[in-house]
Amino acid sequence: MQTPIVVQEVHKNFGEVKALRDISFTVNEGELFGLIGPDGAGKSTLFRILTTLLLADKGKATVNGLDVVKDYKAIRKIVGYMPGRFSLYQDLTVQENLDFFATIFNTTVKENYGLIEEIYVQIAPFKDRPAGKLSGGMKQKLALCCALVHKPTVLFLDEPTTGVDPVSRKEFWEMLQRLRQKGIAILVSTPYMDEAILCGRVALIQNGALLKIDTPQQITREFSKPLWAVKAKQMYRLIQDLRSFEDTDSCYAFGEYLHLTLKHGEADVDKLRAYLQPKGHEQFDMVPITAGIEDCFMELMKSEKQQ
Ligand SMILES: Nc1ncnc2c1ncn2[C@@H]1O[C@H](COP(=O)(O)OP(=O)(O)OP(=O)(O)O)[C@@H](O)[C@H]1O
Repeated sequence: MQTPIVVQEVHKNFGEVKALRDISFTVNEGELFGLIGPDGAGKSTLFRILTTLLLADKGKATVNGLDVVKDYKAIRKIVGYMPGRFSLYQDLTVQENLDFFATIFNTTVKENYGLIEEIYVQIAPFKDRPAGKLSGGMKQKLALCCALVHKPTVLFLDEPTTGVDPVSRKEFWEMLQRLRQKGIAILVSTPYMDEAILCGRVALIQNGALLKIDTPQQITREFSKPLWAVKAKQMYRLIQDLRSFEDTDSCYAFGEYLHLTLKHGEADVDKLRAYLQPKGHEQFDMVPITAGIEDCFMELMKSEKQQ
């Protein structure tokens, strides 16, 4: 069995923009691999290269052992691709979209029903509705169905949950876990860091470069600094004060708290309290916490920027 996805030293420039710089990684059979990064990081460019829609400037990539340049026709038959936008025909009904995607792959919905059944039953009540009139979550399920209708062995999902409600996002990730268990290799991109922990391994991408590839558990284990969650009644004033403190290393807003690291860790806590005391913050609270994946990514991005 060939490794489903192999990417070796891939580079891509658009004029002055270095969209991808020296990208290398592999995705194994039955692996759910996440590509996590902000807008403009290079995620879609990489998807377009791997799905044979765009040529890299340098480097090599294979899908199931097939070369993305030489074997593009064969690759297109074995992969499922859900691009971030425009993957559905908005004027066609749900059923017509499915039949269309099945027909271009010379198959039928019935022939591969086993793979899509779980998703199909959820969209079946709307089968006569134009795709353009579906909710975001339903559109996403239909797009996944369309990407699976020819029974691909490798699935490329480019930001499938962007703009989708939290319940549909959760259901979608549960579906991906079940597809993975069926042996399908899945490369999925997302700008949402909370989705990173749902992947077997993740690659963090920023400005066209990979900052880290590992399991989410290992990434969080490697966070070495003491971290605190801090809050007060006036959060905006608090963040300004904390960022102005000379020994603050990082201070980011995370939900209802600020996450704080200090240059000398625990040794700076008394100095920080003395600095904040005259500022009179009401309902001040500061508790040590364990880093989550988002903290690790913020830290990696910060180190990359400083280099
Ligand atoms: N066809 C193109 N021509 C010129 N620049 C491009 C082109 N496609 C992408 N870029 C640039 O390459 C960089 C990477 O873009 P890409 O779309 O791959 O990022 P992304 O991580 O998918 O983010 P987004 O979610 O915003 O699409 C960006 O700076 C983008 O502006």
